[in-house]
Amino acid sequence: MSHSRIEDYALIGDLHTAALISRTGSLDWACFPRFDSASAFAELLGDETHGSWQLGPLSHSSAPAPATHRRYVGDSLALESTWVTTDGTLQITDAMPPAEHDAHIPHVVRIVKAVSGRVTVRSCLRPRFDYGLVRPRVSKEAGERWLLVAGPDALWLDTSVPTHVRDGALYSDLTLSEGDTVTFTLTYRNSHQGPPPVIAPEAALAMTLAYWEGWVSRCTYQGEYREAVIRSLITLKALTYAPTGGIVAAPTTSLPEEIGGERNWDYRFCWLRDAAITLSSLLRTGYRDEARHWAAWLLRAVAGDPSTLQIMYGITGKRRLPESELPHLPGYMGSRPVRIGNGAASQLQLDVYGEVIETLTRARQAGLGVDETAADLQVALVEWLEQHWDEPDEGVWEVRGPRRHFVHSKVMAWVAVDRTIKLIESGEAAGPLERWRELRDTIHQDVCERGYDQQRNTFTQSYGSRELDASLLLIPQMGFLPPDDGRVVGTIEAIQRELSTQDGLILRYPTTGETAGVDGLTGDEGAFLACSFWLADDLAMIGRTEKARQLFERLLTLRNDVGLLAEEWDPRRRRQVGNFPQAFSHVALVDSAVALDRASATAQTAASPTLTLRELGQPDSTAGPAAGVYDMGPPPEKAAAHLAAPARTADGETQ
Ligand SMILES: OC[C@H]1O[C@H](O[C@H]2O[C@H](CO)[C@@H](O)[C@H](O)[C@H]2O)[C@H](O)[C@@H](O)[C@@H]1O
Repeated sequence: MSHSRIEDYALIGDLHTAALISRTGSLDWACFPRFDSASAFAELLGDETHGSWQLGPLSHSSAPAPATHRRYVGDSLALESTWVTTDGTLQITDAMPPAEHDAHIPHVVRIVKAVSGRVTVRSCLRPRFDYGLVRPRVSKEAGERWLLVAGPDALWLDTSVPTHVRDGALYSDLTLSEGDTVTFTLTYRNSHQGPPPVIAPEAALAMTLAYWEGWVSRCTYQGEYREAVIRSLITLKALTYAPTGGIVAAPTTSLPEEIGGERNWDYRFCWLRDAAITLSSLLRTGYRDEARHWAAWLLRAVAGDPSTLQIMYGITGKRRLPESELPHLPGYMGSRPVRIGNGAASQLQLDVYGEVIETLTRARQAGLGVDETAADLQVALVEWLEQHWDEPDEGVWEVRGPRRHFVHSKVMAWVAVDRTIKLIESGEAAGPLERWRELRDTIHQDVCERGYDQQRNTFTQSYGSRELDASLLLIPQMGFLPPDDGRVVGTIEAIQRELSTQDGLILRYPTTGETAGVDGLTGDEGAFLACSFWLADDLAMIGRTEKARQLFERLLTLRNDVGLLAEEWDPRRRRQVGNFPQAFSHVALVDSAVALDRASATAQTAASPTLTLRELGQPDSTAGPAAGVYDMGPPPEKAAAHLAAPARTADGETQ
């Protein structure tokens, strides 16, 4: 069984679901009608018998040829793959027309064009419903539309190309001469619903391009890394389930964190953590509607008793996400098990309270009119946290080993209390101010005493442990301590020493190979890309801007040819690993780009003899959230790169 590399895939999507298309033109992953539905195409986690749609030049060898080059058309999510062959040049444009409403019908449009010469093309459409288990019945309806149906699912193929059925697949063979164009449109429909309306493929593509171009035009980011930032933002938007505003962590399940290993998880859900930081990024780059929509999703999802808050929900807010294994799927390059659902849903992860409250705070600062319900929720969450912050938990990495007192969880509990105190101080909420000020101090002191190793001058993964953890890089970004605090600099340096891969990327925490480590799992994993971006942010914050920039630019080179990142990078095999594309990685990219632009702008400002930061109306960088990489900055209408909070060097100098 041969598998495309993870980075050989490109994403198309319609804000309800998404598909992955390989360099050879094979659609190897798609779930209909929603991200969290069962797949109709799952070659990604098995072989062609689990569902694929191969479309490209008919290869002279047995394996389909990879495209010579690919790109997204402009600032859109329409993918253009080009094959330059000895017979001629072929171009395929793949798109899923987006829609934000509930009644959307998913379509995959594939437009095939001979740019030059005469090229023989083959389409082999072989869907298999229910994660590769169910072979549909294939028939021709009303003499012209192909119907593939089984159980609740139906796919309709519209094409003018002569097509025939063989072994439960639809084959279309054709030869195109220069200028010829043919189209294929695949439409999902519940099987009881009858035929979907026929759409015009060229018009659907034009509408797709217009939608994305319109969306991108709202972006306020104008910095040095615009191309990478825009692609990441489009990817983040594509991970949004538009009808509810829920955001999936990735559109895939079980792409392995270690090739051949067991670290394979289903990411097609809405983590409060991932969604919160995604919204911070979107808001920071001008996307206020998305933030408003997410806040509404959040308030619906967590409505009720704060003690029943989950760390993740389904895209509609559903709570029950039972984890199970799919033994019939061999897994990506044999990485078993393939899992659906996610057991982490019932974990205690104390950091989530801080992440949600931080994002609500940012939304308010951006003038989003986050209402009283959100303020009440925030207060209720802190009331709950007050009773539970000192319990051990599973932490940001969702370990499956025993609970611990993770330092990052406590730091984020401090963030939750700190931001809520500020909300009460501003008069926008009511709560026990004095008691919570004491609570804030108690948590701070607890972390500094029990989570800090004085001998090695570093914070540690959990109380009493000697291990390090890359989540500690968020300490200065969250304003828990200023960047120039010796303990912060010591922690950054210790993480660089102990958690760096040979090529300077960052592991989340040490793993222990064959024996189960802190996470309760065997095997190792790649460098965690988000953590590597966090290191770049910290380096910029402590004034090591050149090192920060080098690391950031190195990370940019790990993106695939169309700008996408999985969760991790395997430094030994030099390939992407983990679910793909992953929101966490793209959020971190956007945040680092913004942080680096600010660092440069601050350097310029510092060099200016005429304007002081105070005159520019900027807060002190040590004063908490405004210093952070999660800083939303001023509302977009006031945003200007030069109005940046100063990064401080280790010895307290602003640069
Ligand atoms: O590696 C163990 C855990 O991996 C997943 O969690 C990771 O992904 C989440 C979604 O992006 C992210 O919020 C979390 O911080 C990451 O550790 C998986 O979903 C867990 O079930 C698993 O224990």
